[in-house]
Parts: sequence; C-alpha cells; structure tokens
Amino acid sequence: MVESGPANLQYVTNPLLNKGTAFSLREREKLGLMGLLPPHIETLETQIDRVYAAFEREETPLDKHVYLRGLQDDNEVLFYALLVRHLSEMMPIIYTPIVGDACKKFSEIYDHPRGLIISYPERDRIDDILENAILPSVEAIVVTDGERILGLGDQGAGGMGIPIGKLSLYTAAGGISPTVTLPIVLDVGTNNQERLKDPLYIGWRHERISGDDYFEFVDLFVRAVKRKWPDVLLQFEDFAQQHAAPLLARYRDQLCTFNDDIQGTAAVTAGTLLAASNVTGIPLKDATIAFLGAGSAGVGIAEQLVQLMVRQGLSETEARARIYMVDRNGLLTDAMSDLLPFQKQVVQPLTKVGSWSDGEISLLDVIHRAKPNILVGVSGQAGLFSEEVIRAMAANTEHPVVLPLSNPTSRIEAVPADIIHWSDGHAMVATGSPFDPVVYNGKTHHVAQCNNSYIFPGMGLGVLAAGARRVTDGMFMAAAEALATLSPARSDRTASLLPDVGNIREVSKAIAFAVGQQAQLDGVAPKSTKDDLKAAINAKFWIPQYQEIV
Ligand SMILES: NC(=O)c1ccc[n+]([C@@H]2O[C@H](COP(=O)([O-])OP(=O)(O)OC[C@H]3O[C@@H](n4cnc5c(N)ncnc54)[C@H](O)[C@@H]3O)[C@@H](O)[C@H]2O)c1
Ligand SMILES: O=C(O)C[C@H](O)C(=O)O
Ligand SMILES: [Mg+2]
Repeated sequence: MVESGPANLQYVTNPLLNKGTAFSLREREKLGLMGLLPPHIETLETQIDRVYAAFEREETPLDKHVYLRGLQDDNEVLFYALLVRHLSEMMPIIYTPIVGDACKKFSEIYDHPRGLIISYPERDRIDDILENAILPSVEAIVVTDGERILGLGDQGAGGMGIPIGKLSLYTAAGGISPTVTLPIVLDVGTNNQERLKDPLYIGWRHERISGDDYFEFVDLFVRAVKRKWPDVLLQFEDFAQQHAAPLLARYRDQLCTFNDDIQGTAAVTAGTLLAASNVTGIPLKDATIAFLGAGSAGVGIAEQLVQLMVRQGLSETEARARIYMVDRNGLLTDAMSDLLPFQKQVVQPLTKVGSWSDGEISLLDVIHRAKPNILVGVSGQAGLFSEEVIRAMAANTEHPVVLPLSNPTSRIEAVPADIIHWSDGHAMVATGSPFDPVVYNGKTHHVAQCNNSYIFPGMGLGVLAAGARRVTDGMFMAAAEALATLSPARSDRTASLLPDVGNIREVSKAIAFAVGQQAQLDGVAPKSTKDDLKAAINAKFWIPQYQEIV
C-alpha cells in the first residue's frame, strides 16, 4: 500500500495515512506536501459530500463498487466515514450481492494491490510474503481459496473480493481499525475454464491442486501465520465443502480461528429463528425444520439448532429427529454411503422415511410428510423453493418461516415477494441477500437480511477486545442469543426479524459483549468485570476520523 518515492509522498499515496485536502497547513508544511494539494483546506464532512456525489454519479452497481474500492485504496478514513454515513445504501455495493460481480470480474477491474495473494508456486516463501504485509500489526485476517465464492462457484484468485468485502465490514460494522486487518487469497489455481482462458486473469493459471498437496499448502500457510502473528484472529471464508469442515476441525484448537460459512451462518440463522419463534409462539424444540442444501452452511446451521433444542430440553436424538436435510440426491438418510463425514450426523433413519418415496425423497416429499414449519435454503441454486413447495408448506402450518439464504441475489431459492404471495401473506421471510419490503394486501412485510454479516464483525470485535485465544461454539451461541434479543419483531409477523442494517454497529457491540463474556466463561479469555469488558470494546471501536499527524 505504501509506494516508493520521496518520504513525503507516502502521506498522499498510503491510504492509511492520506487525508487529501484535509491535511492542515501545519501538516502540509511539516510533511512536505505544499503544492501537492490544492490550497483550500477541507473538513472530512466536505470530503464526504464530494465523494458521495461522485458515488451517485456512477451508473451501475458494479461501477459504484469500483468507485468505492478506489476510494478505499486512496483514503481509508474517508472511505469508512462515507460508508458509515450511508451503510444501508452502500453495504450491498461493497458486500453481498455486488461483491459477487466484483469477484467474477476481479481481473478486469483489478487496479491496486490490497492484501496478500499467496500462490502455490510460492509456497516456500510464505514467511517472506507475510513480511510484505505493509501494516504496523495484523490482528484479523480473512482468508479464502476462492473455490466457493457465494453461490457462484470457483472464482480462483478473483475470490479476493470476498476477504476485502468481509474486512470492510469488520471495520464499518465491527469497529475494527483498518490498520490491523489483512485480506488473503490462497491461490491454488482454478478449475474455472472461463478464468483460465481469460488473458486478463490475474491468478496462477493452473488447475486447482487438491488432496494432500492442498492440505499441506494450507498447513504451511497456517504455520507461517502462527509464527508471525500468534494471537491473530483467522477467519476462513468461502472454501468448498470438502475442505471447509476438515480445515476447521484441524485448526480450531491450534489458533484463534473460525469458519464463517459454517459457524457465522449458523449463529445468524439461529438468532433469526429464535426471533421468529418469539413471533410464532412455537419454541424451537417444537419446530420441524427442513433444509435444502446439506453443505457447509446447511450442516453448520443444523448442528447449532440441535444444540439450541437441547438447551430447550430435548435429548440430542429428539432434536436431530426434527431436522430434515435435503441435498442433490434427496433427503439425507443413514442408508446413504457417499456422505462426507460432517454430514453423517444429520441424517434421518431410512426405517422412518423409507416409505415416503419409491426413489430419492424430494423436498416436496419432506414438506408433505414431515410438515416443517421452518424451511432454510442454502443450496446455491436459484428457484428451488417453487410455488408448489411454498403452498404445500403453508397448507401445513399457520406460521411458515422461510429463509432462502443463498447468495448472491441471482442464486436465491425464491424471492420474498413470491413466498409472501404463495403463502397468502402468512410466511415470515429472511434472505441472505438484501431485499426491499414486500407489500401484500395492503401490508408491508419487512425482509431481514439473514447474513453472517450480523455476526462476524461483532465476533471479531469481541474476540479482539476480550483478548480471546480461541473461538468456541459457546461464543457463537452467545452471539445468536444476543442477536435475537435485538430483533424488532415481537408479535408482528410483518416486522423484520433482525435489526436494521443501519444499526449494525450497535448490534456488533452487543454481540461483542456477549461473545467476550462467553469467552471468559469458556476459559479462553482473561477474566474481567462487565464494565471493563464494555470499556475494552468501546476503546477498541475505531471511528473514521483524521488524527493529527504532526
Ligand atoms: N446468508 C448467509 O449468511 C450465507 C452464509 C453461508 C452460505 N450462504 C449461501 O449458501 C449457499 C451454500 O453455501 P455452502 O457453504 O453451504 O456451500 P456448499 O457447497 O458447502 O453446500 C451447498 C450444498 O447444496 C447442495 N445442492 C446443490 N444443488 C442442489 C439441489 N439442486 N438440491 C439440493 N441441494 C443441492 C450441494 O450438493 C451442497 O451440498 C451459497 O449460495 C452461499 O452463498 C449464505
Ligand atoms: O458473503 C455472504 O454474503 C454470506 C456468506 O458468507 C456466503 O458465503 O454467502
Ligand atoms: Mg461466505
């Protein structure tokens, strides 16, 4: 991020130092900036007005994304000040869904280095590469290997858009200073032929490495990270399902790490469903839940719901009996021989469900026979919550709760307007990507964005402020429960199940507090009083404003 040249230049080329027209006269004189900047000295407020007008002039959402990313690479305080001021409007641009387009077109729109790209051929030099991260210290890393970018599949090195977007929310929503956040791509090749054929593709032009070579490479990376930043928080993001769960199992006791698609998604969904059960009056232990998609997200959510039902009094067996996971080959049963290890706990006994169909048991079979009142979509496939599925569900329950969580918008299982129409206005809906409210029969239904963005910024803040050494399941449960208590929905089924995105900074602080307390209870963070924990969170919470440099 710092460019070479005379020392004074860094103040206008390093986005962590640059203040542009807001450098004071004294700073301009001391830092050697006279003449480099126009004479009129501006406030951050005036600068925000200018960049907001420029943002508005950009025509397409991707153009707006490119503009904001450019601003981020130019002046981070200004970027975050703008973002915080217009969070609801800009979150969909820097994050889901538009970040999906940005990943697909990453090579085309590539402009500036940000973060680290660690390519497989450079595997013997990872320590040197980490030294090149030009940040005073690194406290939070988001890493991807680009293989399962949202529901868009393998984007190779273009997956870098995701760690950048996630870390932008660490700062804008979680108050973590951009001076300590580092996005990383592990570039192990790509099997995306379009990318490989693209003369502009920025990644390693090679098919993905796999098997032992893959796991050894990730191991080299994690060991290097532990050497360089032993206390860092390492978030794994958008890994394919054959890697996500094994990597989490391997590293969760070695360093402070979590997998956002498994654990963050589970917590936001558990929080949303706890909020929904306050409205429906049906406690989770009495719910029946069907999933479409038994991958990282689906099974992660299912396992957290099992834990929640057990807390509400069920045995684990009773809880598991209430969960139906439908994947490509139909309902997961104990007779299936090709399941991945992490899927084997979320099966139904064939003795119970075998008579439901002559062949594979479809989602519709499950809806007819199990009569779920909750339906979760994490398949990455558009349109699979058909009218027939939603009508069948609504026929069996007065209070259908439908969560089509696949991202980006193009991959959603059904759009909220359709679900609300097909259920005659009865369904409560929350989606992974943002949606406008739906008006049906004169009533406005607000659609919560059930996205792990409600969890990971607060998790990060809580971990760093509390000094946690590990991330426990209990901390995700605490995050889910804290989120549910902030839900604006009480008895009104048309209210949003989650707080407004515009309030996400306060949500993150509340989650950080719950997470920090739980970390202490779980023995992974030093004990402190509640007041001290609150004070630590507030002290950690970075506000985008200029500091006097001289
Ligand atoms: N809202 C959120 O916060 C959030 C969080 C994580 C993931 N997601 C979304 O969920 C989706 C899945 O993510 P993941 O990490 O679980 O991916 P994954 O690849 O691990 O799992 C997807 C699963 O869906 C299954 N599937 C594919 N086609 C299917 C079909 N026709 N019928 C039934 N199942 C089918 C696959 O076999 C796979 O098991 C993605 O679109 C992702 O964007 C959303
Ligand atoms: O990135 C998101 O919007 C949520 C989630 O992590 C996903 O992979 O879809
Ligand atoms: Mg993800």
